[in-house]
Formats: sequence, structure tokens, C-alpha cells
Amino acid sequence: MSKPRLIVTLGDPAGIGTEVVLKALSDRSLAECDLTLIGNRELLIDRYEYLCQQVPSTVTLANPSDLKIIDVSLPPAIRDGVTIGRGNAASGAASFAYLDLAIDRTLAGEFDAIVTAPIAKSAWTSAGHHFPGQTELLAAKAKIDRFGMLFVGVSPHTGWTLRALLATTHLPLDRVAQTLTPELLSLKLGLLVECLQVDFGLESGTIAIAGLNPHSGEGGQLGREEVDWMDDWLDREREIYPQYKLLGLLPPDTMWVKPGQAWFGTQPHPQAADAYLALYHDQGLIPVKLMAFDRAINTTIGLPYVRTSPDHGTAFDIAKLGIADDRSMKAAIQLAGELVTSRAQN
Ligand SMILES: NC(=O)C1=CN([C@@H]2O[C@H](COP(=O)(O)OP(=O)(O)OC[C@H]3O[C@@H](n4cnc5c(N)ncnc54)[C@H](O)[C@@H]3O)[C@@H](O)[C@H]2O)C=CC1
Ligand SMILES: NCC(=O)COP(=O)(O)O
Repeated sequence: MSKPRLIVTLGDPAGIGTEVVLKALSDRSLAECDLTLIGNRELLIDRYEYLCQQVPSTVTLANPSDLKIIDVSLPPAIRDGVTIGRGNAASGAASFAYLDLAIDRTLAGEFDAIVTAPIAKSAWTSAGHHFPGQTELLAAKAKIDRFGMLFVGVSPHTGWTLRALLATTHLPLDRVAQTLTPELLSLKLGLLVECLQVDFGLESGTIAIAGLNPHSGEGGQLGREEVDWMDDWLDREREIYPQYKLLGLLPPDTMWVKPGQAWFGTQPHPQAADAYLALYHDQGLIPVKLMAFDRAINTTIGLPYVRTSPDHGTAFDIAKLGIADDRSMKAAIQLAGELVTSRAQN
């Protein structure tokens, strides 16, 4: 089989996107993928030259002149408006243009997967692009409304694989309860099952599902969603997916004890689940980032192609320092290659 063709966006040019990409691409093991960067060549070269002065001699950076690059030309006002360490309308316009073109080229069949460096949602908004995140732009351009945000990480301590899907994502907390419906949860669980089967070869297994309220509502005393509809919803899903053991609705704090042990222990915990369904952003991402911030991968499931991304953001606070950790970006590129290969074989 030919090498997976990956397009890697440089993300917000005021953040650490270019840095983590150039650091990651200096790793020769990534040569198993056919990689193309997409971004503004002039900003990329400026950044490379700056970083060469910043990083210690033990750190290597890929040289842009050795890489395939799709150059996204930017009007001078946008290019000159980018200020390292501060997201603004110019950096938002640039990062949006990179992703927008990457999607078009991928939908046209030129690439098998998109790996995205981080963008700032607020910079997109300042630039007039009103999407909650890259995920929603990817879904809108693919014309799908069935998609999910799944985080994946492999423990360096035990080899155990953490998989956590978010039922809702970039939503104010006070809108979560009204957004959760039986239909939405069925859609997300169905996507998760498909992904476990197609991408991870798990035809059966265990999926743990969190409740919404403290102690999963404590029988209605601490919140009513579980007793009013979520318990019945889960009973129905158990009939639909008899090959999976659906655990739940688990108290949302203690749900993470076994995965924590499976991640940090000396061997995978026998009772850790194959996947976790968290009901809102921070219910899932606080534990994921505590366990795996240096290496977790954000992948969009349900798209007609593979999309991965590091789990971190633009890190404007360290963008001038040259100290960004590229392991999550490297893992995102590796996983994209693996998923493309496994989908081609299925
Ligand atoms: N996939 C994406 O495009 C994501 C984008 N974001 C965006 O990033 C912006 C900043 O968000 P924050 O919540 O501050 O999260 P963040 O991940 O950018 O930063 C959180 C903390 O972690 C540190 N950090 C992040 N990545 C690092 C790395 N690779 N190496 C070393 N240290 C690192 C930062 O310096 C900061 O102290 C927001 O505008 C948000 O929208 C946030 C998460 C994901
Ligand atoms: N917190 C996760 C996140 O912000 C992912 O955003 P995006 O990949 O949709 O841009």
C-alpha cells in the first residue's frame, strides 16, 4: 500500500502550531507518511528562523526547505498583523484560510487525512468566522451532522489505550443539560461503537457512560436527568448493542478512578473500559489532560476522512520561548497514519 497522504495545517500563526509541527517533523519515523504542510510560507520561514535561535542545540527542527508546502498567500494586512503570542483577527483569518483550503483539497481526494495544529476560537470570531472550533468547520464542509470529538492516548506506563468521547463540546455549561437528549446520546454512542469496530478492531468490549449530576443524581436528590430519562435510554441502548457491556450511568468523578489506575499503574487495570462517554467538555477533558496532556490526540469521528490534532491549544503564553512539547503533535501524525492504513485494509 502507498504511504498515507497527510496534510498538516500550521494552525494559528501567533501560537505554537508551527513550532510543534517543525519539531515533530524532525523525527524520521514520521517518514512512513507522505506529509504536506499547509500555511503561509513567509510566516513559516520567519518562524523557523526565529525558533532556530531559541531552541537548545539538542532540539532539532525540520527545515521548511526540505518539506512539501502548500503556500496559502495572505494579504499583507493579515500577514503583517500576526503578532507572536497574541491571537487576533489576523491570526484567526490565517488559521481559518489554512484549514479551509486543507479541507477542500482533502475532499477533492488529494489527501487521506488532515492533521490540524491548534487554532484560537476567539481569533476566528475576531476574523468573522463563527464556528465553535475546527471540528464544526470540518463537519459543515463535509455536510454531515453526525460527528464526534474523541480523545485517544496510549499510556507510556502501561500501554493501555484511553479513549474518551465527548457528548457535547464547545458549549456554555448552562446549556449542557438542555442539549443532552436521548437522540444526541444515541448518535454519539453509535459513532463510538462504529469507531471502536472500524478504527480499533474492537467488535465487543466495555463502554463506560457518565451521569450528568454529582453521584449520577443520587436517585433524583442531586439532579433528575438520570431518573427522568437517562437510565431508560441506557437500558434501550443495551438491547441495541448486546456485544458491548455498557456501564453506567457512572458517577462522573469516580468513573475516572480505574482509567487513572490503568494509565499510571504498572499494568493495565483489568476493569478499565475500552472507551468512556463523557457528557460535556470538562467532564471528559480534565481527566484526559491530567493523564495524557503530553500525548493525547483529538480525533474527529464520523468524517469521510481521518482528522487528528494534538490535545493542546495555541499556548500563546509560551509561543516566543521555543519550549513547546511536540509529543502530542507527533502522536496525532502517527495516529492519522495508522487510521488511514487500517481503514484501507478494512
Ligand atoms: N485543537 C485546538 O485547536 C485547540 C485550541 N485551543 C485554543 O487554544 C487557546 C488557548 O487555550 P488554553 O485553554 O490556554 O489551552 P492551551 O493548551 O493552549 O494551554 C494551556 C497550558 O498548557 C501549556 N501548553 C499547551 N500546549 C503545550 C505544549 N505543546 N508544550 C508545552 N506547554 C503547553 C500552555 O503554555 C498553557 O500554560 C484557546 O483560544 C483555545 O480556543 C484549545 C484546545 C485545543
Ligand atoms: N478542547 C478541545 C478543542 O478545543 C478542540 O477544538 P477543535 O479541534 O474543534 O478546534
